[in-house]
Amino acid sequence: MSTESTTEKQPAVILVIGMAGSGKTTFLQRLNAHLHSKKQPPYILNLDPAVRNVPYGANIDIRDTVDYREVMKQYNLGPNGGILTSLNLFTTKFDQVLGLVNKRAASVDHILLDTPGQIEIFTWSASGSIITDALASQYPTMIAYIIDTPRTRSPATFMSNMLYACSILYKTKLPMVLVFNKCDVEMPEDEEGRGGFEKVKEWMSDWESFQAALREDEETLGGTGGTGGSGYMNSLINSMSLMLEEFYRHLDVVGVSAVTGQGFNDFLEAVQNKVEEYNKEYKPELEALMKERESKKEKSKEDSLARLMKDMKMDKSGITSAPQEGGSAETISDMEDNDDDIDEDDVYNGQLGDEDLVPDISGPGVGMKHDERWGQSSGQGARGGRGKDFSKEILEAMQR
Ligand SMILES: Nc1nc2c(ncn2[C@@H]2O[C@H](COP(=O)(O)OP(=O)(O)OP(=O)(O)O)[C@@H](O)[C@H]2O)c(=O)[nH]1
Repeated sequence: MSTESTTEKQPAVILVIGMAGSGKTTFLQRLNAHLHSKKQPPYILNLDPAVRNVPYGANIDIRDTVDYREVMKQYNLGPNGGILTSLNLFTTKFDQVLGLVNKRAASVDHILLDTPGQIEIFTWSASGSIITDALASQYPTMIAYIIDTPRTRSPATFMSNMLYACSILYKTKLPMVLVFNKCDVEMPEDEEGRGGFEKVKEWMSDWESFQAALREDEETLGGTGGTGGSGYMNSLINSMSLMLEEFYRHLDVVGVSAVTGQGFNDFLEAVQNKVEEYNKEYKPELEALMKERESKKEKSKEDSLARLMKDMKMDKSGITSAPQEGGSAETISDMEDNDDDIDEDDVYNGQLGDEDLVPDISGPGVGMKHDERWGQSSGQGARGGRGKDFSKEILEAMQR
């Protein structure tokens, strides 16, 4: 996978992730409208196969490719299994999706992705990682983690949400913006007049304030969040809040309302910060990793060649000292010239004889639809060009 984009312009890729009902779809709809008003229309991908109504007009919609209900029926799955399998099937064709994105990348500033409502289906699945890595290896990519602010006003819920965000950061290692949504909702204020977003923001910067909220919660509600938590629970939350101090340092935090549109300029500023962070921190790491992988690949190629030479008792000049019985020995230069024999990428991807490995996803409930929004096929299909084929990784993940 190349770390360089096929285009010169580098749009920011924003993966919108959040708990069910946190307002991801509404946030995307508002962001889309906000960017349109700035004459910077984004490119949008919907990866939620179960969403009924997409209010923002996605350029690429998973529902055009996979019918999630049909997948559930045919594979005898429940709703979550159906969504996961649909995402897996879609990911087998993600090289084509990338081809389409690459074509449009030069003309947009933002590429937005809406993810399934069940957060773990994207964040803990093989397909989620493949999609994230594929995008992050080409474009400045970040996570916009959407939080339902009114529901995080209890210290325990706040802490759970932060731990989840932390686990996503740890897993993807991508820059992250914490988006406290629904700031239009009236929330109880403290003596200094701080309501929802201001209060939780304070908890992130002032450990003592969080401690005070915890104490108050215990006194008034008899436990964490009124859920009957014990002293042990609070002491655990205490320790975790200290640990999270380091996590908060790496984040940009904004308060928005997807309904009223407040805070969206702040969000775009945070996106700009994260693009810089990507270029400064993530990209060099990725390039170093790619370099290491390349040199390992090179080394293993040399080792194989050396073994082959040894087996055939050949020297570097390509002179065979002991031709094999019953066959004409191929010289090294013959082998090097013959690119068709073994494709380097195929060896790397373990795809020799990939005829059997590329699944036909045109099965029940599945079909790649190239409508006017998708445009023409990129010609970089799973079997077409030199694009990365994700089928094998997905097949393995599905078998597990
Ligand atoms: N007051 C208020 N309500 C909001 C806001 N954003 C979203 N909502 C409401 O929250 C509910 C859930 O919003 P969605 O956008 O469907 O949330 P989602 O995260 O996409 O939902 P799933 O994909 O089903 O998990 C809807 O009733 C929205 O109207 C906001 O900023 N303020």
